[in-house]
Amino acid sequence: MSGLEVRGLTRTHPDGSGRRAVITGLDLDIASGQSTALLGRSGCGKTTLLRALLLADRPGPHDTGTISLDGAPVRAGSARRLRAYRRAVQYVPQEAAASLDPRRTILEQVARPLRTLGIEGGARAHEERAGQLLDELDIPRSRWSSRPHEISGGQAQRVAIARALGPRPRYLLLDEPVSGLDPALRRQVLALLAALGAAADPSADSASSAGPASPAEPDDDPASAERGAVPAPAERGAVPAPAERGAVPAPAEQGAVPAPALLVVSHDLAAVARICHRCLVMDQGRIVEDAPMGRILTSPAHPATRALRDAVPDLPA
Ligand SMILES: Nc1ncnc2c1ncn2[C@@H]1O[C@H](COP(=O)(O)OP(=O)(O)OP(=O)(O)O)[C@@H](O)[C@H]1O
Repeated sequence: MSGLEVRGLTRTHPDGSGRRAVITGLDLDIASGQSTALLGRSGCGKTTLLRALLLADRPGPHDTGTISLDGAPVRAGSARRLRAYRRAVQYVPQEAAASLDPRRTILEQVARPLRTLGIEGGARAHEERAGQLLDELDIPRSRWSSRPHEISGGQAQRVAIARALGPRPRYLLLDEPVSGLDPALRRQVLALLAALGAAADPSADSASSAGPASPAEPDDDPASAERGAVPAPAERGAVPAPAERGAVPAPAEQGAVPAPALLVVSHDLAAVARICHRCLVMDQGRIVEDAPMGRILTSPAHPATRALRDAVPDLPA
């Protein structure tokens, strides 16, 4: 089976003198090219699931389950296999700015992981690619030699996205990509992710153009509209347009920004409705609903989904 596959995942965390199950027997399939939202209220286990998908934590004695990529189980054991997995599955953490290395320049933040992940090409090729990505994500060249504390929060978010896109991953996992951003930056990052999602998922209409989420993203702030008007990569040809993707350009022939499948963790249905075509809802460590975004917006089935939907008052019935 191709794609990312989770079977029987159980994860526990320390709780008092024992351990508490936070994820219990979870199954999940994410095909290449699918943009998927993972929603759920605080504490339901979303970050724990993302960390499991990233092999970020050593499983505890009671933790079970397998994660496979294209049918091959992945384990943290071998450094070579782990690197190969990390090239395929990349991550943008919730505190993107804090995840940047304070000692390194913006260009190095993006170029260096290409070396550590064993991406082909030397330092010069890696810097070229990093520069291409920073250009695509609208980081001014005058900032490339800056340190993270010298750029804005929105720029840091885009640098973290550039860093994750560097190895041309097949999957991009994002943890709350717009929480804490001001409305203008939120629009900008959402436009970028919507373009990536549309490029990765050419069979589906752009969720951002579907309309339902628009009322929750008011365009009433001229400054916001102006800053949000940073052209998304798809509009500039960096991400292959959906129709062009049928021609299956080899990754090296694509623009600087490839089109990975997105898995976007959020509390915020209005935000992910603009980006994702499939929606998973988690509650108490389980996936309680898995449906197309349109159905989640119009006829949520599970009480946890209804609560998330009702929290966005301006969505049309
Ligand atoms: N390292 C840890 N040690 C102990 N308990 C933890 C740890 N990490 C998370 N938990 C607990 O596990 C549960 C799930 O946490 P998790 O961060 O996965 O939830 P979440 O859905 O991502 O929440 P949020 O939306 O608030 O980020 C919570 O009850 C949390 O307190």
